[in-house]
Amino acid sequence: MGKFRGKRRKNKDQPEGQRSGENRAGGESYVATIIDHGNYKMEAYYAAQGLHNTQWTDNATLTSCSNWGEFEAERLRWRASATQILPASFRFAADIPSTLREKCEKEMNELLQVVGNDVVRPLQFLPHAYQLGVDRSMIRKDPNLKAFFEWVKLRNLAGFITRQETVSMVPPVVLQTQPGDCVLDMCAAPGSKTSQILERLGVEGSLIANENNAKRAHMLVSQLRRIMHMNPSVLVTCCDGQFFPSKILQFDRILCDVPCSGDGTSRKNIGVWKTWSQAAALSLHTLQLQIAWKGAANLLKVGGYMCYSTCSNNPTENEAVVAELLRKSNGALELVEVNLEGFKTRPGWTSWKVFCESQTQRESKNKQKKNSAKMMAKRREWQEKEAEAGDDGEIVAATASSTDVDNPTISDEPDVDEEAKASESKDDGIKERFQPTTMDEEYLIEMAKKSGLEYWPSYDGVPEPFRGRVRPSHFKPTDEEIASFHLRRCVRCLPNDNDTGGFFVALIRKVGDISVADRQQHDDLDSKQPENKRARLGEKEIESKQGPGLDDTGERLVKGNQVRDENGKSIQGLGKDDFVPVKDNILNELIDTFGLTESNFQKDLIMTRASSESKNIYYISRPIKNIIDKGIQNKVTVISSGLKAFVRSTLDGTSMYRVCQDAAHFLVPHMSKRKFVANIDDFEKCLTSERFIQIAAFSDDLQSQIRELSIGSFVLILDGYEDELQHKMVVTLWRCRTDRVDQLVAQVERDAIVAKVRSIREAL
Ligand SMILES: C[S@@+](CC[C@H](N)C(=O)[O-])C[C@H]1O[C@@H](n2cnc3c(N)ncnc32)[C@H](O)[C@@H]1O
Repeated sequence: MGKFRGKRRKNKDQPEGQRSGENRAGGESYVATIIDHGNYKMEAYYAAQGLHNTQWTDNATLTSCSNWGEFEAERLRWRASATQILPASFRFAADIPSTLREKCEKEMNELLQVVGNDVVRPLQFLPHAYQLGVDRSMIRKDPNLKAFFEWVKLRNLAGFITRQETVSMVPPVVLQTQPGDCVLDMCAAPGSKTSQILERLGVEGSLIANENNAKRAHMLVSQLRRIMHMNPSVLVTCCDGQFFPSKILQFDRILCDVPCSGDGTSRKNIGVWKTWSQAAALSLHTLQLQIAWKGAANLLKVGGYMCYSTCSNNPTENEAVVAELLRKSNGALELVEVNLEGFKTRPGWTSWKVFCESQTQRESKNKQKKNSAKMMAKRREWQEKEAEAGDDGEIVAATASSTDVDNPTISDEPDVDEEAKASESKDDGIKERFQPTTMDEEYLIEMAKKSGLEYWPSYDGVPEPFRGRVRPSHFKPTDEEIASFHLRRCVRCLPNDNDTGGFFVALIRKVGDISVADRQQHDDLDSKQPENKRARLGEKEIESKQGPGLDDTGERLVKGNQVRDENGKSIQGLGKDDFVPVKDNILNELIDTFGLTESNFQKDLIMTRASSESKNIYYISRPIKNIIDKGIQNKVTVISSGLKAFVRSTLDGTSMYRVCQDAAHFLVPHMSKRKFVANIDDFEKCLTSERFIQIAAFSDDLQSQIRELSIGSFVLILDGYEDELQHKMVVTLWRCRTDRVDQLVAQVERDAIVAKVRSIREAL
């Protein structure tokens, strides 16, 4: 990868190998200002926490830094890496045929040979995943990588590869979902980890992908569709993870990838260097703990695993949350060792320090008001310069690319409460760079204090005005707890260790039941809001903050009449639209039209939505149907499930159902009518960009079969469909009134099928 490194833009004031902001094409002033200035408070905070106290030796062993020189070199390595733009990475979908994948990998290696094969590094912890030595903008702009760029675009579109940040691939690997598992992804949008899990789950398993922001839940649905996993085993819900209903379902595996301050994303989201605040982390700790406790204590089966992860380096959001989970569980939860092959990770911390901004809420609000006009003007100026430089947002990562599954800038948008927002250090007032001169702990604490942070060694010393923001669970565990918690089993990923983003992951196993008393102690955490906060809220507000009331099983109702977006506006059509059985007359029409008469065709898996008047009909997998039957829809809002199977069509002036491409694979084995086998030439003819295809264009055999067909929907399957995974391709078509067919496959899916057909042709 060295070759490409050499091409990166150099910062004058840092030595070779430690250049911050290298390769940040465009947006120069914004990026350079931020990187050169850094964030005194954030850097002082992490130095005082001991983030730079260990280093890797030449033989890949982690040792303590024994002097200031080593400490400083480690700190600069971290700083240089955490400000450098992130290299691109991607993985092959786990559910594509291996012959196809091998062919694609060969293509990839050939295309990269022009620039030296060392530009691509396989990630050993996940087979068929790769990290490049270059970032996305460089792939796009370098003429030597033009062909590779086109290859990535096409393969991504076809669903063969998924662009995903390296560390984001870690939690699903750690979770080790088994086929057939019942899995919950508690905070799922935008869905990169959801899709990674889904690819391995198969149709025997079930996955509930939950997200509390309705808009983002919809984004999740489209991402799942985009990568075309076409798996009916997923149910997308929109609910606050803290209140996810636990009385109807228990899970084998839970992914708890919580909202966080996201300071580990500083390479993608450079704004972190400007807005970092400890108040945000302190506040998020409570939310993270509540979501994770709900998962581990109430939703996880005994013997099940929960993966807790954040893209933050902050112990407040990481080890402090994990430690509190273990503390409250009284031995029912334990940490499991995590091993990521070929990937450098550092152990979790057993000790950390609690800091908090010293400003009172009122002071910081006033300051924020004063600064906001100035800041807005500055930000606009930066943005204009970014636009002039022709940058597309990758640098500041302020905008989301609709085709990038992995988008932590949006995904990690923290749910920080007002108090924390007020304390955000939009401009923390310290203009100088953080440049420590010793690694002495007391000295580093003093530097952190100089940046506006207060420090308390224990909760006892926290003065009353701060007790709202600072809680006992923020503090490090006791010696006895350290011995029993094994917090070193948590995993920390630092940007300078594998040239990635910063990340934290912990695997928790539930080894026993958690007593009702222990469970309730935490379920009721809301009522333990600090007095000053409760006092500010009227009873009504407390009620609305705590969500709606309890249902007849004593569980909190999280299904509202309306789903609201983050601005509180209701989103039409959501919240009331349950999946319901299809009426008999419609079912009979479908069975009759498409010959769905096979004995193993399970009619009850065909469902519709209450509001759709059977216009759209879905195919739901058996495990998901079982979950629906248990009454999940009475408790949470279901955004989507299953695959669209039939749509009532008015083509050619008719009113009849047509088969949808999404669920075609699941219907084809049961169809005895309106289904034909096509050779590869005929099949490819259906994939042109033209909407209509003359029947005369097909081979004689197929022509006569189609001509005999009445107007309406039919499917073509590729010869070999039944026997070979690679040939498992189907297109949905419409026999028109005239002598032609109308192809009903959306462009993006058509492109994916074309790519697959071409790969078969090349192998012929
Ligand atoms: C770190 S991101 C998740 C990223 C996702 N796992 C992925 O890989 O694409 C956290 C997500 O949690 C959502 N969120 C915030 N508060 C939540 C809550 N109380 N319950 C459930 N989800 C929440 C955020 O909207 C955000 O989409």
